[in-house]
Amino acid sequence: MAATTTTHAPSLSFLLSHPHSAAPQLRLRPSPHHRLRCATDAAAAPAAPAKHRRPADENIREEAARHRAPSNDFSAWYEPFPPGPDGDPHERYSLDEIVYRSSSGGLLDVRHDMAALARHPGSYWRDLFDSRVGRTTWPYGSGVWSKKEFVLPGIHPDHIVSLFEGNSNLFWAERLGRDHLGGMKDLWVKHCGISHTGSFKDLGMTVLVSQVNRLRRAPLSRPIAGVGCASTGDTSAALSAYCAAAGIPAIVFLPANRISLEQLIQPIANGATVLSLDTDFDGCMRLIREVTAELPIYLANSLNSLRLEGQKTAAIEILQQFDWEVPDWIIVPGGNLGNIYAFYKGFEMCRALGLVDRLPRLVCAQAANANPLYRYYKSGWTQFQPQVAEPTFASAIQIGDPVSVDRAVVALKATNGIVAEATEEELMNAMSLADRTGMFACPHTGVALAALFKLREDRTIGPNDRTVVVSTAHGLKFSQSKIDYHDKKIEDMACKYANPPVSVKADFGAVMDVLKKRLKGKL
Ligand SMILES: Cc1ncc(COP(=O)(O)O)c(C=O)c1O
Ligand SMILES: N[C@@H](CCOP(=O)(O)O)C(=O)O
Repeated sequence: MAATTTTHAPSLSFLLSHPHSAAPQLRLRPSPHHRLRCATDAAAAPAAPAKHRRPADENIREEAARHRAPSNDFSAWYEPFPPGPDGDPHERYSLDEIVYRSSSGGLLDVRHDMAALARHPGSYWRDLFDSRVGRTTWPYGSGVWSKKEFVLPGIHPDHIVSLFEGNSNLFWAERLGRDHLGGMKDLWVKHCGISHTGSFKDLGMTVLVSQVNRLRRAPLSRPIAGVGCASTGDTSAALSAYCAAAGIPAIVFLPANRISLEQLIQPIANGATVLSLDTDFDGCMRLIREVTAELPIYLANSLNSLRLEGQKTAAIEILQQFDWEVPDWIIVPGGNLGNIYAFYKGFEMCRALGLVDRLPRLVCAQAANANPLYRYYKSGWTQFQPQVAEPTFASAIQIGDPVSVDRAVVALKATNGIVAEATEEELMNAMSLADRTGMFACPHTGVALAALFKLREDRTIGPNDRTVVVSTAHGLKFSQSKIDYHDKKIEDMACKYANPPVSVKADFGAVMDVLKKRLKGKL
């Protein structure tokens, strides 16, 4: 007897509010270290009774202090960007100064004493960094601080504010590459968003907040009342979490109604002062710069070059995960454009110090609705025109006047780089297709993936090129865009990979009918 079935697709929003459909708990997983080589041979260790290696009343900071290595002679400082070949000896600032701009109003860059670092061969640095992976030894268990000598060599470990960030999954995108990108064998996704606050911003924020912690504490005792940023949702989340961990006030300026609910709740939960402003990100950025010039509030946006020192470790980590072999391509979604430069800095530092022998080619991917860099690139780098960025599902990169545009140009020119763009439909389809192969990508990662599809199609990227797509945030932060897509609720978008749930009567026959139809030819 044929059972009556209901096979229409109900709205996802309906299912979420239905009394019988329990809303799933959103939980971010801690980042696994699984592909990184670990110096310890834990797997081979015999099962032994748990034994503390430190006295029970000692924590890992105190333990590290007991074992403290003699201080090194490495150092870093601020210089105007772009630096001259040997730096400009006339303008140099200590990292303990509070300064964001050069005397001419330009950007600053953190510069390391490369001659001191070069006293060791590349193999020394590779072995040192490899030996620290996956440990809890303070502060080296962090993927950022495991490279401390390349980041902030002078900071005392007691001042470091770390949530054991970094060491993120380098995911082999086997099915996406093989089935959807013309048989790509060596396609990887660096999951920087599977992190403490769900985005790559943690990498830079641990560095910035640690330095603020140092400045506020004796003997420097700087009167910094708090740390502030403008944000499209991820910088604010990271700043709030690290400040909360350190007990430092955080102030965040957010463009009202332009960030996701999941992003908004993060600083609120972490106790930050949250100002929701009736403007876009660029407007928030202008305001925070004015406010930090007036009040003793330290600026946490990537205009502050300290952030990039942490973010660059993602590049070093990629090299490490490939056993110090350089990939051919790195694709990074770009908004305020600090991160593309941070990747370049990480790769270039490893090249200059002999850890590797070349640079990968960088691709910066922008949403077509917020594409000032793409337009600049298309003009042959002749004319940069800031714009009023249009709304995009990749809301964290809805930025029309990027602070680090000059840094991005340096990174792209030095790596024979490319700038690509993706329409809303392209980025949502790319994200959804990646999800179908086992990921749960965010729309910004969708922008980078859409760029990859285009570069494969025009054969710029070959099937055997080792390619890394940088995933910048956790997809769970942007679930509303996925709900709208799978609900087919997006105007003028076919949503070709939509997979709406099927509402079925709770009846064996009805369920069987649906399954037979769905699995036709496979049963
Ligand atoms: C999730 C996400 N992806 C990409 C970006 C772009 O990074 P950047 O501003 O450094 O270009 C941002 C922030 O701007 C972001 O929050
Ligand atoms: N996507 C960013 C925008 C601000 O970028 P920043 O790197 O300059 O802080 C955010 O999440 O706020």
